[in-house]
Amino acid sequence: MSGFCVGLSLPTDIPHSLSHLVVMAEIDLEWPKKDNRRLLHVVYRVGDLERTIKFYTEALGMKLLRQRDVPEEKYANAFLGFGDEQSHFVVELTYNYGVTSYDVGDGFGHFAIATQDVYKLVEHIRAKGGNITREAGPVQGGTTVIAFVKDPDGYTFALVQRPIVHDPFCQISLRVGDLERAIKFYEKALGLKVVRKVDNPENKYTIAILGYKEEDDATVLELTYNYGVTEYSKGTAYAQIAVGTDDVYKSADVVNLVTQELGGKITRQPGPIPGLNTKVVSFLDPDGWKTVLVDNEDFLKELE
Ligand SMILES: C[C@@H](O)C(=O)SC[C@H](NC(=O)CC[C@H](N)C(=O)O)C(=O)NCC(=O)O
Repeated sequence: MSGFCVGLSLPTDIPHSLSHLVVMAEIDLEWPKKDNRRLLHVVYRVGDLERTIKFYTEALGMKLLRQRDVPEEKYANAFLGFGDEQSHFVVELTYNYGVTSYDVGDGFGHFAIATQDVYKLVEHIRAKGGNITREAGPVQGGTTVIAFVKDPDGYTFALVQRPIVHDPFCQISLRVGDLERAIKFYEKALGLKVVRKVDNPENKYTIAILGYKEEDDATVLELTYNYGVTEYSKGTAYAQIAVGTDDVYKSADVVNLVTQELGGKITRQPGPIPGLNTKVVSFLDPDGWKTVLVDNEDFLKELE
């Protein structure tokens, strides 16, 4: 059975003869899988917008797509990525006036950039003054060539070698305290599928890759479980992932039920953002990581 019926109380001024009636609203638990979903962007805070734009464009090869300043709320945003927002996953940087640094926390893992030659990209980033924290070479326990770079705010970027690259921004990695609970949550609340799962007992971790498509074809979410570690600090730097939906209200109904079963909570009820009119619903997963579902049509209008 895919639906779930919820009884709604009737208003108190309704005639007594009808008061025994209960309106049944059906919540379609399969909606997240039928919906038109895509990972849109990741939102995080930086201490100097110009410094990050310079590093991402000159060292990492991203393009500056758009910027906006919201002086009445004392913040500014910059959107960067490897292609247009209609078809690429991008970053939304937030600069809060006067705040020059943030705590990245130990729960955030990395953002990943796919490239055909990690060795070459590492040398390019080094020449641009980038901080290489793990030199290029095969991943521990595997053959894929990777490297790690830290950006000016301390966010780690993993460079991952792949023969064919569609959108170079290929993954966001977050650490979780209970992998099976997190997988269930993302499957049920967001309709994501596990496209790969790897246990690495030698290094005492398991990763699950969740996506709307295979990991070579679209940006994916990587959840990492380190054996025995059940909690992480979230810091103040990383904010959320944005995912497109055709209906924030139907999506919110499902999220609401899933949070009751698995933990997490809705932090912004579905509806338009004041002043922007884009409809969203925001929620935390059981580990406290935030996702915002954004109305697809409103999102495209925002880009016009
Ligand atoms: C690019 C990305 O998908 C990787 O493959 S990273 C591989 C590996 N990951 C982990 O070790 C995860 C557990 C770790 N304790 C954590 O919490 O991040 C990794 O980082 N390997 C390091 C290496 O040098 O190969």
